Amino acid sequence: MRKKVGILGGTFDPPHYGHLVLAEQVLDQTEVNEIWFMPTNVPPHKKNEGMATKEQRLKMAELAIKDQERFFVSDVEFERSGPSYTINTIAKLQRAYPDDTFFFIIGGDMVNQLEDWYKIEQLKKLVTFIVAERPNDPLSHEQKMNPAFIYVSIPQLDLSSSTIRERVKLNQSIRYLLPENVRVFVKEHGLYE
Ligand SMILES: Nc1ncnc2c1ncn2[C@@H]1O[C@H](COP(=O)(O)OP(=O)(O)OP(=O)(O)O)[C@@H](O)[C@H]1O
Ligand SMILES: O=C(O)c1ccc[n+]([C@@H]2O[C@H](COP(=O)([O-])O)[C@@H](O)[C@H]2O)c1
Repeated sequence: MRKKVGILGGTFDPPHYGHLVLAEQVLDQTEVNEIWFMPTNVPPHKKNEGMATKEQRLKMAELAIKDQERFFVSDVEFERSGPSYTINTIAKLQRAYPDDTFFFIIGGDMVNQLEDWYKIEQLKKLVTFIVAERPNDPLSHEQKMNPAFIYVSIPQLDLSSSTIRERVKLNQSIRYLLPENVRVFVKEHGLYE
């Protein structure tokens, strides 16, 4: 069967309900029939201090998705060292799965940085971006209506991995901000303390 796959690339340090709600709404509102959560090896535009290991981020992504049969985790970016540029990942996936169509899902913060991505004009020709707002990163009317994007309207959850890491560091509760099995993993491995 030809699949329509939405790729949700991220650092997932840790994954939280903002990621899961975004992925679920893409399934609900678009023609995409599977979501692949794709942890970055080295995030291109982030400082990597205080990060969980890539194996821990992969494991947490696997734990987070386990109740939705149309969610999968891909470790394809782990096979390449250096920054995980999306254009290389998409080109690789298209070679490996020539019958499938790929979409790349991004939240508002990424939409507003998109013009700085590596080889962005070439990437826009390879893949359609599915875009959504985040509470601190709303999209303009022009961005929502842009025919080059597919816009999905999602419940706005003011949640981020960095605020979760910060809460752990301050010894504040993170329960109900992320799946319980991920919370337990964070605690058992002493992450972000
Ligand atoms: N609450 C949210 N609502 C909508 N999209 C989100 C939300 N959180 C993350 N995303 C999107 O998910 C993708 C992966 O995000 P990422 O793993 O970097 O999480 P993050 O919460 O932004 O992390 P950090 O706080 O460390 O920057 C990005 O495209 C991001 O815009
Ligand atoms: O290719 C790029 O230049 C590029 C720049 C910034 C981010 N990305 C991708 O966007 C996704 C979300 O990034 P991040 O930093 O929020 O984890 C992740 O898959 C990154 O590899 C890609």
